[in-house]
Amino acid sequence: MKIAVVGTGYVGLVTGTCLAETGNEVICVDINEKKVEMMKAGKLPIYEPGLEQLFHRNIAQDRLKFTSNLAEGISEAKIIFLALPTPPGGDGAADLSYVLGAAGDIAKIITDYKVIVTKSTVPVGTADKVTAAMQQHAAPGVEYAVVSNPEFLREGVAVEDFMKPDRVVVGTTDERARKLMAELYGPYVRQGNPIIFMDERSSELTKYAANSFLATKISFMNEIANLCELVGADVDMVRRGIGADERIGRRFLFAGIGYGGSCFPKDVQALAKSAEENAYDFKILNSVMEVNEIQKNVLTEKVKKYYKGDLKGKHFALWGLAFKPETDDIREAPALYIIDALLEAGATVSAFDPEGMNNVQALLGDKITYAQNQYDALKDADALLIVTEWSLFRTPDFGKIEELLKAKVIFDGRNLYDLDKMIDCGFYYNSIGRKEVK
Ligand SMILES: NC(=O)c1ccc[n+]([C@@H]2O[C@H](COP(=O)([O-])OP(=O)(O)OC[C@H]3O[C@@H](n4cnc5c(N)ncnc54)[C@H](O)[C@@H]3O)[C@@H](O)[C@H]2O)c1
Ligand SMILES: O=c1ccn([C@@H]2O[C@H](COP(=O)(O)OP(=O)(O)O[C@H]3O[C@H](CO)[C@@H](O)[C@H](O)[C@H]3O)[C@@H](O)[C@H]2O)c(=O)[nH]1
Repeated sequence: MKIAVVGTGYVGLVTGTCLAETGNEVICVDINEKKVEMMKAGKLPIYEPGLEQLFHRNIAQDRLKFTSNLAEGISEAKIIFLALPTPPGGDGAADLSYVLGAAGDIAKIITDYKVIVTKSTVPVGTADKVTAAMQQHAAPGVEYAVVSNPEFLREGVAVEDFMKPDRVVVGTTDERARKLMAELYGPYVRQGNPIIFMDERSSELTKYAANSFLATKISFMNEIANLCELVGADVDMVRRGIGADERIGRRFLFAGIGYGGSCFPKDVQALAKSAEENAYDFKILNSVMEVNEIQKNVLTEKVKKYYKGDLKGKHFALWGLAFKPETDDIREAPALYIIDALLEAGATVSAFDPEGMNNVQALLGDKITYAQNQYDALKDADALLIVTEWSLFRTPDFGKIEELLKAKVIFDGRNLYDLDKMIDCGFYYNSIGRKEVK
């Protein structure tokens, strides 16, 4: 099938590449000409495990192309995906200007039946708005269907999530569109996981409900962690204890330094805003956000307490900048909040991240120093702060850490190390929801 993907960011690039992988002819459209030139030259603009091989293979097979010209990109496509940004507007509601603007532009160009699929995360009622934007600009008699098809991929395992999805959600009441979407996703759901068809509004809400439910799990566990510290319990034991109950499940119960990334913070906020606009007081969501705001400061609060409120002249090593491992994405990364707080308190920071350094350097410049590797970051530091749980940081050489740090002090926002091991090594070790090792 001929497919166009408008917006070649994280989601667009993974969607386009993975759709080409099963034999579709895909053209990815992006207004960022520099990015398009880069992709045409065979360079991936993001780091995502497993994507590079598929990207090169499909370009070589002539199934994956790039353009900055919308008309050229969509003219032959049967299905047009919108994978455009929906950032929070000033009031927290999703900004639909990219999606509605592109829909209007597409309507001006199309001459035959097209299926316009919203892959971006958008509030309930957006399908109606996209339809209205298209009606305004489409030539009389031109037919199209507007479909909601939210994306559930996780950064770091995005290819796997797309190729073998737990489910594909499609919101449409147009029979022709339903058949085309079933045909398109057939190869991806044959492992037994379903395509769930529903109306557009339910589909739009499903995406926000999924992300908000997962964020709720995280905030709940972060509160349990805070309570653990007060009562002398261990959050990792509690996690294992409750996770063994299949009704609760083992996954997504890790306490830490708050959820970040490009999705949870903005999507929880947008759902709360949707509720507010409908005069519904979504109490749980407001608490989820409040807890997360507090949790972002937990690690720096621990640091401040240890140094009795005085961080002036202190130097800290940070392991991890990306919002989670296996990505170079630093959008809403906890590291950025921690760096801000440390610098504001008069400290200096040296950081290392396997993939996120360039993005942070572009944002912060020389406000911090960038180490060559994780050990290089430790030189002359008063303490080590662990911010992202990259595998590389899980089994370090503690002898080397001791040698390079000025003092044997570690603050761990990701609970990477065994408490007994830290006692044996003689470190001061402060983690999340566990006993302080002194
Ligand atoms: N990143 C994720 O893990 C993820 C997962 C699921 C859903 N989503 C949702 O998918 C949407 C896109 O997210 P993303 O992370 O891929 O965004 P992104 O910011 O990485 O990419 C958006 C791309 O759209 C391009 N663009 C902007 N305006 C354009 C236009 N008029 N025409 C063509 N291209 C244009 C930008 O240049 C950019 O390359 C958002 O709604 C997001 O919430 C993201
Ligand atoms: O037990 C956990 C799991 C995650 N996190 C944090 O939660 C955030 C989000 O993590 P994750 O969900 O793995 O990353 P994303 O790539 O942002 O993916 C989420 O957001 C995407 C965009 O909407 C969805 O498509 C995915 O299904 C959804 O998992 C990160 O800051 C994690 O550190 C925790 O603190 N504890």
